[in-house]
Amino acid sequence: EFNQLECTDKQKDRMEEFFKAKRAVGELKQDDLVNIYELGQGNGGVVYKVRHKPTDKIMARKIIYLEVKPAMKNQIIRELKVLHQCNSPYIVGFYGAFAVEAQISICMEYMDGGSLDLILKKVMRIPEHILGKITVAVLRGLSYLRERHRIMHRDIKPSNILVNFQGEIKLCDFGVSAQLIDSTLHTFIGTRSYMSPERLEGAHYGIMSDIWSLGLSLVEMAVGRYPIPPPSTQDIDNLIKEDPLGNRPRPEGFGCYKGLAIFELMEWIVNEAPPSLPRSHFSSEFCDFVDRCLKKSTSERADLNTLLHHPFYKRYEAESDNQEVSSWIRQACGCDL
Ligand SMILES: CCOC(=O)c1ccc2n[nH]cc2c1
Repeated sequence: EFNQLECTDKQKDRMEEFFKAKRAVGELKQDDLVNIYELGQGNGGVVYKVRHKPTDKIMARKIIYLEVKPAMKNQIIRELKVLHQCNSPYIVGFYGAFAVEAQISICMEYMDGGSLDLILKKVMRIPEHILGKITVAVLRGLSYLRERHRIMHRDIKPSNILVNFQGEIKLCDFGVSAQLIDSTLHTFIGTRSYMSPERLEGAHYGIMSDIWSLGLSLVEMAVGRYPIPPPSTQDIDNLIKEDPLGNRPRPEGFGCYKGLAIFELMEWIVNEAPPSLPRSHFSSEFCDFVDRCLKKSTSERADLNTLLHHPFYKRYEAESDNQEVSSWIRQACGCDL
């Protein structure tokens, strides 16, 4: 049986390529980087596409602005060095981190397909067979972080799942630095939450909270809008009927659901029934998979190992080539030239 922590030869080659590029870059310095344009905002920072002048290498640079004492800043930089050991086909590559004044820079592998929230804005919905490949990558990324580094992700959501035109799917922005987590806890800004009920209630939480976030993210990407409050069957039919293939570009304003305020959303997640997928439009394995992720009680929720044996995961884990995802990403970005 394919162990979820093993890599194919192709994946090993691609990781070796990255290590070679990383050795060529060496120690990162602020003056060696030039901003090309902004890629996105999220998780307490702004992400830029940058060029490393000495090697001409394109990278993604996340800049976090932190007014912290020098001792804490040094601790964050020290803790971020663990990212040098986070090497997996399902985790975005890390070139290095440095601090200049109140700015912490985290330089990562550039993923030319961008994050899944941006892809979702372009297309109506993400088809089930692509969501299957995304599920395989996320579960393998979570397994890697847990088995090799004994950490959970803490922030699974579409904007932290990145894709590239080679068809690779990788996680970014996981909580590797405890000090960075503490220093940015108060800075939450956002209109939606992927946090599990137990985490919103302030109870102890762990990897099972990542499983909830995965389930919620899958429902959002399958239906095409943040699924709380749950869309009615009528909503779903309208979403899917009017665009069965899910390829028509999203009309302006649609899907930026003018729904509940963030606090009402959090209350809904804690007090109301979890969202689910309609069996009328999705396979029963997919519906069952998200139902097991979205159990409100952690004792009923499926854990990582259970999900690695779920028929929905098994259906996609065997396919090792990225060709299918690669062509779908290209057409989604409108550049299947
Ligand atoms: C808004 C959050 O986006 C990121 O954190 C991020 C990280 C690495 C990346 N490589 N290519 C694109 C990236 C984006």
